[in-house]
Amino acid sequence: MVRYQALKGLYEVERTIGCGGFAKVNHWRKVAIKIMDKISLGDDLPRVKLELKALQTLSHEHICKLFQVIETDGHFFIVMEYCSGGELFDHIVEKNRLSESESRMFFRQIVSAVAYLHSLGYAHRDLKPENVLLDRYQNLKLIDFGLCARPLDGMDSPLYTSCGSPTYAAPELVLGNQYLGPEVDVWAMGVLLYALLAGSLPFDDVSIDSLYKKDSAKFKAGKYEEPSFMSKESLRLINSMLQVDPKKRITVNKLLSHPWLTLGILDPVEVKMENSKCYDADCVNTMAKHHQVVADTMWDHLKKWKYDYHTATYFLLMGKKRRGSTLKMN
Ligand SMILES: CN(C)C[C@H]1CC[C@H](N2C(=O)N(C)Cc3cnc4ccc(-c5cc(Cl)c(O)c(Cl)c5)nc4c32)CC1
Repeated sequence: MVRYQALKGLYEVERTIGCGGFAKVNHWRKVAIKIMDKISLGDDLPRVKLELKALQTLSHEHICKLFQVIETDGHFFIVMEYCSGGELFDHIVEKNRLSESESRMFFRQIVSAVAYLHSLGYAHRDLKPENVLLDRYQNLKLIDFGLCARPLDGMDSPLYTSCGSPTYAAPELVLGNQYLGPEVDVWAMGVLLYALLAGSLPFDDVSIDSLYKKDSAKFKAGKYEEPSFMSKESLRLINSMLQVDPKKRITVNKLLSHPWLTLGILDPVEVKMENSKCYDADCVNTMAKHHQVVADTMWDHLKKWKYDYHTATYFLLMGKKRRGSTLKMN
C-alpha cells in the first residue's frame, strides 16, 4: 500500500481505488479521500481548483461534504464525507427499476441539491446516476464537481465547452450550440428520473458521431420509449424535462412544487442550505477540551475555515450532533 506522508498520523488509508483513496480517520469516522496527482492532472489543474472552490462554498445535506484539503508538491488530498451506500446507478441496477414512491423520495433530494446549486450560480453539468452516491442512511449525495461551472456574469450567460457524458447530455450541448448550465442540468435530471423509473436510459449511447446516424433522429426530436408500466404523470414530468428546445424545458424552481414531486401531500421540495459554518458551543467545547485550549482560541482557529484537520474534525462533530450521537473525540 503506498503510504502518503501527508496523511501520516491523520488518516490511515484503508484501500485505494482508481482516482481516489478511502481512509479511516484515526479517531472515529471513515472518510473518502480523493487523491489527485498533480503531474497527471497537467493542464487540468485549474479544474481541480474550480472543484475545490465549489466544494468549499457548497453546504447542503445532499451534496457530498468537503472536510479537508491537503496540498503537497505532488498531490491534492481531498477529504470528504464517506458514502457507504455506493452509487445510485448500482442501486437501480440491483433493483432493476425503482417504484414511483422510491423514485420520488430520491428525486426530491436531487432536485433540492440542484436547486441549491443553481441558487448559488453553479451548474453541475455532469449529473448522472454514477455521480449520485448513497450514505449509510439512504440519503443521496451529489459528487464530482470537476465540471461544475459558475459563469462569471451569472447563470444566464451562455457556456460553450462541450463536457459531461453524452448519454446524459442535452441536445444543445451535444450539437455544440450555446447552452445555459441550469437548462443542461434539467435535461440530465430528466434522464436520471427516467433511469430511476424505467431502469434503462431514454437515449442509448448518444455520442457525437452516433448522432449523425439515422437513429439519432430520435434524440434530436427528443423521442424515447414510453414504457407501459410508467404512470401518465411520470411520463408527463419526464417529457417536460426532456424538451429538445431548452426554452420549453421546465425550470428547477417549477420542479420544487411540481404535482408529481408533491404527490401524497408532501410539502414542496426544500432548498435550505445546511449551515455547518456556524458556531456550535458543544462542538467547539469538545474540541477545545481535547486540545487543552480555551474555547475562544479554538473558535478563533476554526472560524478561518482553512479546511485543515480542525475543520474536518469540526464538520464531523457537527454531523454527529445532527444525527443525535454523543460528541466524543477519543
Ligand atoms: C465512477 N464515478 C463516476 C465516481 C466514483 C468515484 C469514487 C466513489 N467512491 C467509491 O468508489 N467508493 C468505493 C466508496 C466511496 C465512498 N464515499 C465517497 C464519497 C465521495 C466520493 C467522491 C468521488 C469523486 Cl470522484 C468526487 O469528485 C467527489 Cl466530490 C466525491 N466518492 C466516494 C466513494 C464512487 C463514485
